[in-house]
Amino acid sequence: MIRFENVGLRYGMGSEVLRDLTFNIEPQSFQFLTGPSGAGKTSLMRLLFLSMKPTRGIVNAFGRDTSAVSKSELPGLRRRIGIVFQDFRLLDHMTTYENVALPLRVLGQEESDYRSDVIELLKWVGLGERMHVLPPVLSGGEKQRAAIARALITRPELLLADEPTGNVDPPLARRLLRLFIELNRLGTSVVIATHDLALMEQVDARRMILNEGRLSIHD
Ligand SMILES: Nc1ncnc2c1ncn2[C@@H]1O[C@H](COP(=O)(O)OP(=O)(O)OP(=O)(O)O)[C@@H](O)[C@H]1O
Repeated sequence: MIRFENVGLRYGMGSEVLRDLTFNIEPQSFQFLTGPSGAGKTSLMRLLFLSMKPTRGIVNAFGRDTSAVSKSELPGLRRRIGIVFQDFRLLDHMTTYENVALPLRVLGQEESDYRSDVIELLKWVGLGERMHVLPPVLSGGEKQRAAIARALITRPELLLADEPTGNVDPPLARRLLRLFIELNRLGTSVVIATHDLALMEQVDARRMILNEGRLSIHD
């Protein structure tokens, strides 16, 4: 589904922050991306989300070499990927419901067509009672779940989550993990970037470990 071949990344004139990355993200797979602070996890997530291009090597997404994809085709590929950012990036002046519905509105869909899907998804992440409130009154864990719902509303084939349990207590972290596992069972590939060893120990999943920009994979 996503293939990296000898990918390297540098910012400006600096040294490479990612080096010689070669790996596949398979359909319906589940993996953790981990490594010490500064190892390059967020940079690798940006490359996976196709929001940056590598400085060398090939990133192939859904069968397309992304270096050959035109600017107008890129949004179509990125729509197949959902992302949950570390800082949520919810819009504070819109309700939880409106935040989650936003990607569909942007696609030009009518509210009458998506309303029940948004409500169902909000219930699935446990926010059925909170859909009409604004993000500033949500707890950290509720914001996290709203961000997850917004990433999922377009039914992406791949979900990327950057430190999804960074701001929540251990019971909620386990609940979020169950949500990701359930999503994966339903067919979505999942990549979770995390420092949280306790979280990773709960699942027998592939670990992609970054260290000083180099990747080792433990299946
Ligand atoms: N926009 C940028 N411009 C220049 N250097 C950057 C930029 N973003 C990241 N870097 C550098 O790239 C390296 C990897 O950073 P990155 O944020 O990818 O690591 P990380 O593993 O996600 O770290 P953390 O776990 O602390 O979030 C670091 O040396 C960082 O300073």
